[in-house]
Amino acid sequence: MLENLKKVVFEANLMLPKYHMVTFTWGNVSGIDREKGLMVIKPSGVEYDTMKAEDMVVVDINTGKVVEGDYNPSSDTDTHIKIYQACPEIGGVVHTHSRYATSWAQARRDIPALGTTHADDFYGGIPCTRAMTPEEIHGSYEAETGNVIVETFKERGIKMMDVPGVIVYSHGPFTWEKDPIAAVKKAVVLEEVAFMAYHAMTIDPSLTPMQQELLDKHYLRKHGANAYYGQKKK
Ligand SMILES: O=C(CO)[C@@H](O)[C@@H](O)COP(=O)(O)O
Repeated sequence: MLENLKKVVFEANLMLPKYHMVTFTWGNVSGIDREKGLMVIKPSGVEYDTMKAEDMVVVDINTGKVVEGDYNPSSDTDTHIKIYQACPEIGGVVHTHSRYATSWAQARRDIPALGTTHADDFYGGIPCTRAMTPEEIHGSYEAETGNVIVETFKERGIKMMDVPGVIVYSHGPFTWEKDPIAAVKKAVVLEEVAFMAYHAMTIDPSLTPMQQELLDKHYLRKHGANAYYGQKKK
């Protein structure tokens, strides 16, 4: 079942070590088939260099139950499900513990939009969630992590496809996009902008977010009806 999506999710997962986004097995990628209501996700704790496409696990996004696969799904499965349920345009979700993004998560700070590298992919600062309550942590922790992510975007009035990533308080980054490969690319960009923001704020701790006009120009030349960056299909 879903053999093609399994291959795509497998390839997307292999991009995490390729782009130095993970140490050991500290990350996972999923993809969704919305017509079937099924998600394909990395198996929990399985090493990238021995993992095969057929090891990917198929999960029903309505029940959270495994419907195919020999392994347990990623421990973050319920967080991925909450993200998919919040935004129908999302086709792939990624979680990593990449160093600079996780450093911002551990500092419990939003990553401010400081330059055009950030603005090309994220239409504003990357929010850090609130701390989870002890009840949320002791309860359905992974699902509550997803709920806290979705709540952060709702409360701040940010569209999830405009800022396709978040920093979870004292935890790490999640990113999403229209498909799993694009979601991994967002994880790589998020790590780069986390690195750059850390260094820019080390040079000048009083830095404020970039000019709105420059943020608009760079984001909107790559996204939306008036985008002109790159090549048009002939
Ligand atoms: O957040 C963590 C660990 O703190 C997990 O996402 C990470 O280890 C990956 O777990 P899985 O191997 O996907 O179950």
